[in-house]
Amino acid sequence: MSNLLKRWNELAEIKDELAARDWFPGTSGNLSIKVSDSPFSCLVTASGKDKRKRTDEDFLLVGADGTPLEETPLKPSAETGIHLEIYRLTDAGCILHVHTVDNNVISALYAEQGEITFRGQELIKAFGIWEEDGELTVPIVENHADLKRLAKEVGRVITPQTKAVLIRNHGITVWGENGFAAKKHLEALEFLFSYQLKMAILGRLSSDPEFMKTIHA
Ligand SMILES: CSC[C@@H](O)[C@@H](O)C(=O)COP(=O)(O)O
Ligand SMILES: [Zn+2]
Repeated sequence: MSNLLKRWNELAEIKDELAARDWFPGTSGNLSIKVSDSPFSCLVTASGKDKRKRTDEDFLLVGADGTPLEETPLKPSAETGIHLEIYRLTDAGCILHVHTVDNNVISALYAEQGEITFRGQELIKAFGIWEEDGELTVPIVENHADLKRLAKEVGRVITPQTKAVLIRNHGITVWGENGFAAKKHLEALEFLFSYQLKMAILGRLSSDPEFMKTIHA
């Protein structure tokens, strides 16, 4: 099987799994996987499609400037520029972008801080953080309508530790060295977001300042 076909199947399986979690509402979301390093190429989802459906036109191959490398009527994802910026700056082999209610609410709640940090949580081990006092920070950027500006802004907040960026009231873009790692990171973060929101709601309900201290990220 060619490398291209292997990568296509890998991304198609991840897309199916994220679809089963209902993480592609209203045609939102986009995914990509690197096919080659030099010259650079990646498969990226076609724009505007219902990502829950599996078709032969789900992905197209693009080069470093986002131009399709083969004759196709398909358009690459509108957010291809964000993926390309992440591939340029990191060792990512696969990038996943989803809109969920939890990641949107977290992005709104923590937008003023510009980031959310998790500590004392078992699941940060999914990011290779094993120290007892280790912490995981996810930066939050504004949702610029100008997608070139948005891609630059995402690039600006990436550090060597960054594996995900939240876009305010939009969604999250997560990556890993391959499809397995990218999906692991995304699932772990959505777990942490869900936990954080439930604790925040309980804290508000109990109106107990001591309780609130224990959940502060
Ligand atoms: C339909 S709302 C979502 C889009 O605006 C965009 O943010 C998105 O995630 C999907 O865009 P796409 O061009 O299909 O990759
Ligand atoms: Zn989006």
